[in-house]
Amino acid sequence: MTTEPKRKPSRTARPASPHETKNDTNGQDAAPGRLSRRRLLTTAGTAGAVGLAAGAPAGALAHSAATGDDGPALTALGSTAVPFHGTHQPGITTPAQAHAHLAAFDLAPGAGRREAAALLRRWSGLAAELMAGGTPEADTGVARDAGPASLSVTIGLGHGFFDATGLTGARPAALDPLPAFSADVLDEGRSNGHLWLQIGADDALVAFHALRALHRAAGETATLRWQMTGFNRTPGATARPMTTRNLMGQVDGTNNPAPGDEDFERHVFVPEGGDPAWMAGGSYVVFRRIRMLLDAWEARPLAEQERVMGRRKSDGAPLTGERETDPVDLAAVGPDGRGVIAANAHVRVTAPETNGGATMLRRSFSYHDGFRDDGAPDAGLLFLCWQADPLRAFVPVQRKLDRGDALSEFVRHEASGLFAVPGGAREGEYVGQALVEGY
Ligand SMILES: C=CC1=C(C)c2cc3[nH]c(cc4nc(cc5[nH]c(cc1n2)c(C)c5CCC(=O)O)C(CCC(=O)O)=C4C)c(C)c3C=C
Ligand SMILES: [Fe+2]
Repeated sequence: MTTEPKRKPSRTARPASPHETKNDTNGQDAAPGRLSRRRLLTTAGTAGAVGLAAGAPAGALAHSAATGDDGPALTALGSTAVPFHGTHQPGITTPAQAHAHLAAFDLAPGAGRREAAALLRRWSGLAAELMAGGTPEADTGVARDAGPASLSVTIGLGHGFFDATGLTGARPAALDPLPAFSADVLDEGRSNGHLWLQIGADDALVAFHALRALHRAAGETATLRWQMTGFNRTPGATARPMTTRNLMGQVDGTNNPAPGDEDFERHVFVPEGGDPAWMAGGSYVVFRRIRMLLDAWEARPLAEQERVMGRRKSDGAPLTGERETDPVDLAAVGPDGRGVIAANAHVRVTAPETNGGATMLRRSFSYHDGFRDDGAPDAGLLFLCWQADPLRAFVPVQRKLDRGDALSEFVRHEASGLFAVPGGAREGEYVGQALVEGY
């Protein structure tokens, strides 16, 4: 492996520029002197959200974001940094980036609580450094010249982590294995795991660089169990910030709860004083690798595709409304006396109103892993949803989808995972410290 000395300053932590924007504060106030701005919970990127929306060409932003002292300024896209430290971990309310890696690890035989604690400390330190645009020791140089590009690293703990570290008594009931669903065709080798990483960045090299550095830092303590690569729309690809589309062509993410909504924190995060105490500020993520049967889907007429979802494909508007953000009217009846939104339409089956208020924050990535032996694309959704309690959110909704969702005919759930994502680390601390040192 090629290594090179620590280098400055293009990927070295640097003072904030007044032009620099942060798109997510993880529950902390933005640093003084920085522009605090909450980007939409879509893949609308920095250039799209600021430069284009303000009528300025993206290039103008590139020059205004002066940061380095040894070369041309970084663009706003490259210079955007997400804070690692905060009440919550990054990568939950952070707008979904254009590139992502998900990776699960198992603790090596003989690695226990002490080794796990050291690994969580190493990963946290590395994540904080990389997210600030710094360059770790013995760096590979892959992200050289790039800024942090909204890099976020999120660390989760799976069911097996607790037995392996002798912390079985601290395992939350919410981490009990998900029930089996009748349509599941799960590959255990690509499911679950003791430890989980979600890495997102608006630059593919920055994302890979972080994955490689974190993998190397696992050392002898943990071995890679599975890894998947995902993507979303690139910031600035659309004329204005828009909700992203999935590989079926649907506008996906419209009816997500948003930070600032009345019950957002309650639905997504474990409260201070919640159970267990070490999960305060944390969340539970459900991961499903869902392959899309694109040949079958694309062969269906537009009207049928829209019936399956209950929304228009062109702009994501509900079949009962005009605009994407119009509320879905589940009671509306058409001239034929039937519900305008079909009984098995995906938006009806999943709506909080039809699930006793069950609410989750969806933050997924598309994937494409080449083509299968039958010639069909191996492509779909790395579905990720965040909630304070999966037994009250993902599980009941997925049970209902499993019983009768018009979309089921076109998708296959092939891998699964459930991870406890502890609250964010404070400066000088590391993710999961309250568990591995405090319990
Ligand atoms: C168990 C939870 C869910 C799974 C699994 C799931 C899979 C899945 N969804 C889409 C595409 C869309 N989903 C949309 C809405 C939507 N989906 C869920 C939950 C799951 N989806 C919820 C809770 C909602 C919101 C319901 C509401 O409040 O209206 C939409 C509509 C636009 C939007 O609101 O995001 C799309 C499109 C795919 C393709 C898929 C599996 C591959
Ligand atoms: Fe959905």
